Amino acid sequence: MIDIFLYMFRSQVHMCPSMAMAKQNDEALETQYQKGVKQLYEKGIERIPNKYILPVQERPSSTTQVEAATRENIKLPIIDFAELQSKNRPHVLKSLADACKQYGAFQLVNHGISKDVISGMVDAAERFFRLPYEERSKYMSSDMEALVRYGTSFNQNKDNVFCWRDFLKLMCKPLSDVLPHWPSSPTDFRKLAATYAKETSDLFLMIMEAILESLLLGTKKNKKAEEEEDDVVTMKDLRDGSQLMIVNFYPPCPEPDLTLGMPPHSDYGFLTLLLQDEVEGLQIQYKDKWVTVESIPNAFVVNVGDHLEIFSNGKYKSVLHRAKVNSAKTRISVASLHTVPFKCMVKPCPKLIDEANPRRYQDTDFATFLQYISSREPKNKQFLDSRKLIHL
Ligand SMILES: O=C(O)CCC(=O)C(=O)O
Ligand SMILES: [Fe+2]
Repeated sequence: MIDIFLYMFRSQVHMCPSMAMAKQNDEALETQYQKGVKQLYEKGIERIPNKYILPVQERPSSTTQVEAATRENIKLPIIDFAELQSKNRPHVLKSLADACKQYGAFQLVNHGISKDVISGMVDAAERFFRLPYEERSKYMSSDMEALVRYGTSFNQNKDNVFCWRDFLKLMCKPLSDVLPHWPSSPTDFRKLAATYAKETSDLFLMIMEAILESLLLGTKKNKKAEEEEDDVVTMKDLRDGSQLMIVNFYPPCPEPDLTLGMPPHSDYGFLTLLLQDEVEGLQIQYKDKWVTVESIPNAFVVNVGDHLEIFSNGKYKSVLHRAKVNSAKTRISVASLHTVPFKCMVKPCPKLIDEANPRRYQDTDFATFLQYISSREPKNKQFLDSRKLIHL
């Protein structure tokens, strides 16, 4: 009897036309959002849906510090890579160390990657995002470890508020194994993106040599093998390491002050080589203020990631950064995240631990990071904070 009552009650609820319609509407909207922001933009919307509106205190416009920082004209240090290879190396290493300590980031110029390789990558990315949704969505996956993953927001299965970006993530190593999984359209995408991935990987290794040297670890060629053991992370680990390329696509947004292209976060790896097109949007946090990073043609913004902060035992700091959007122009960025092999443990370097500098972080592997970000919305530097042994 009770069962019959329950059944009738439920069917009534079910059949209430306004509720059923509201539910259908919600589902239709949710499906829309899952398709990404390019779709929304192309519909010609004039207001952004609630799904994308950040709480007031998290909106980019709420921080009056931005204006203050802009007025003070704070700029990221510029490192000239060619100078690093000259007799000026000791001097440039000092600037590199200062940049990693104070900002957790720097602009890298004269790095030797040709303009053609860079523009080839941006152009291929642009043409990929111009493909019909059906073609792009072939690469959609909720598997965080997928070799290729197309998607929207940060974590579209978990985010309460969505951010205004679509993305394509490509695992890059070993290149010959992953390449057949990369998008086959546009037809030259694989070739252009693979050249770019290979060249950024080589550049990453050269910057890391300098960074290890700047941390006073001495990576000179005549170094003894047993000394390398001591460094915990060796150049070999880095050479055999992992590389993830993220192509970010931020279409114009009708209400850019209410949302973000990417919320504040730090990158997980050792270093990120970030390429932004001529449209600015990247901001880093510097002394509690958001500072816009100038877009220098063909330069890389090199970000210190969490793994380097752990390895350096806190000497170098991973940089908190976010991406703003604008109402006028599409912006594309390509982030190349580099670290040791995913199975490898990242630990503070023993040479950087002593009485004055006790060990500050727990050993960390990539699986722990993935578990962490799959189970919650990543915010600020929360993951790294969860690995800290000493809170300063
Ligand atoms: O688009 C940008 O400038 C930032 C991208 C970024 O932070 C990332 O992909 O991790
Ligand atoms: Fe990032």
